[in-house]
Amino acid sequence: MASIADYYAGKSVLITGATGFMGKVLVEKLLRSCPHVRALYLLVRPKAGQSMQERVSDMMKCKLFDRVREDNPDFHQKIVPISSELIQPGLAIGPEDKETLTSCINIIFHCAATIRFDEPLKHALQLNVMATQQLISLAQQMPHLQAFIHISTAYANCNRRHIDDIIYPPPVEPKKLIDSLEWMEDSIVRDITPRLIGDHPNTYTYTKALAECVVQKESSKLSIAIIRPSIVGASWQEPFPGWIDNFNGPSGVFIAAGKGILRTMRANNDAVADLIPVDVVINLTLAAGWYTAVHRPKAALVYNCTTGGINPFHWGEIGMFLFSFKRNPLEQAFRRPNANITSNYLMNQYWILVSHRFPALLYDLYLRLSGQKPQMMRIFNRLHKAIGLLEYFSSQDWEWNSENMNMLMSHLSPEDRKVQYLQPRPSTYHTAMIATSLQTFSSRHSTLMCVS
Ligand SMILES: CCCCCCCCCCCCCCCCCC(=O)SCCNC(=O)CCNC(=O)[C@H](O)C(C)(C)COP(=O)(O)OP(=O)(O)OC[C@H]1O[C@@H](n2cnc3c(N)ncnc32)[C@H](O)[C@@H]1OP(=O)(O)O
Ligand SMILES: NC(=O)C1=CN([C@@H]2O[C@H](COP(=O)(O)OP(=O)(O)OC[C@H]3O[C@@H](n4cnc5c(N)ncnc54)[C@H](OP(=O)(O)O)[C@@H]3O)[C@@H](O)[C@H]2O)C=CC1
Repeated sequence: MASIADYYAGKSVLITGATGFMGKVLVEKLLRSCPHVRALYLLVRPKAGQSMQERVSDMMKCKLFDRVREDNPDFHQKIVPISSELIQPGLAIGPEDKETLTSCINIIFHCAATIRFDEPLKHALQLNVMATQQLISLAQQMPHLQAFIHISTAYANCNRRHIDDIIYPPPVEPKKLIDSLEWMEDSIVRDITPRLIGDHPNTYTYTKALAECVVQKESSKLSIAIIRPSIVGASWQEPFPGWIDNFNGPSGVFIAAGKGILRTMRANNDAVADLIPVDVVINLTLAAGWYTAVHRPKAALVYNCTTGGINPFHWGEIGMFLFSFKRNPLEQAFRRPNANITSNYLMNQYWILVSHRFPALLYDLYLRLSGQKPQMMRIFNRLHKAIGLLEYFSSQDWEWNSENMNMLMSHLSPEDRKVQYLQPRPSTYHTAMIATSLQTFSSRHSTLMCVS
């Protein structure tokens, strides 16, 4: 059977969300580990005054692409940016571009999504559900398509404790919800959102669950796989250890702790901290693309891409790692770091008062007296809002079935297993992630969460 690199040779690949955290790593790994891939078509929108071409060429200049650049200085010739706004009708793809895509694409990786936990329901629905539906309609017009890979999240079914690698019935029929929200004013939708999402913690997990159902509906017509990563962190090994470019998930929390600002958080010390390195998620994604195209499973296969079942690591152990900041705080720290993790609500409230609010009040008083603008209370208010949204995930435990991931691993040749490694060792990974990534990343962004 063809190796993964052999399979991707000569193929045209369509990627959404390529400018995002995972999308960039996917583009890099495809170009590096599958050097004979024919072309990567990236659906990108113009943003912040930059055209989509400018955005893509800036992206390719970043350090993440250094190894690809070394191997093939002309790698950019394989990248074809296509202008697209996913929440517009027809994904706002021009007719010529549409013709090009429909005639040549062999594999689709759908990474784009809004991952904000506080996204208004209507927008989360438009991007995470309706855009997925539109992309599938486009995929159905592609005669040479061999695989459609949809990136979901391990928390799409976080209202269950045990999560199998199957697609669960949707909390509501997606089409019915879309139709009924269409005519409603935003303020009404906002008011009824908590009732609609029910036992989901936010609009993100809710709409990702709906998107899975939209994908499943088409699985008889297309060869589909769904990847469900847990909490995606910095790279473990490739293209170099510790690469990260955002404050999502635990990264922002760790940086705030390393700067001595965040000193207490509610988490269950014994619950699994299911962090998975971005390079491992991308390896699985590429391997799933290969397996789906070559084996053409009859139904959509779901890959729970988690570490807890194999290499459990707990929030309490993360707390131990954070203690290393005591000796080596991040640059421009507010105070000497000290992390307290507790599952007790009252205890946490006490530490928030003593360790967060009181020092912030004093510091703002000092700023006021010295003629400067107070800022610490504002920073803490934002931090508390963010922590409030994350605590749901750090206070509970989930168990994911990883049968399909194991099955996929057993199909990889020894050579592919080296290139597309799928299992991180937690101790080396967490050390790399917390130490390397946060030191380098936070020093590049030292303005926020520190007192200038
Ligand atoms: C004592 C310690 C103990 C710790 C141990 C315990 C740790 C527990 C951690 C639990 C994490 C669990 C995560 C679970 C994830 C589920 C996985 C997924 O499926 S899916 C995917 C997971 N999805 C997610 O993770 C999304 C979750 N995040 C959100 O939904 C939103 O960020 C928000 C609502 C939390 C805050 O919204 P808002 O207040 O509007 O703030 P914005 O975000 O808009 O940022 C504004 C600006 O600030 C910048 N910045 C931020 N932090 C820092 C920092 N620390 N420094 C410096 N800068 C920082 C930021 O870059 C931005 O800059 P710019 O771009 O403007 O230049
Ligand atoms: N990060 C994590 O911890 C986890 C992520 N996931 C899933 O992985 C996938 C990728 O996540 P991640 O890379 O972290 O997310 P990012 O927020 O970093 O990237 C999101 C991508 O989607 C694109 N996008 C958003 N809105 C639009 C739009 N209207 N039109 C065109 N493109 C758009 C963004 O483009 P632009 O640059 O233009 O904004 C960006 O490229 C998502 O499906 C997410 O649900 C799953 C589990 C965990």
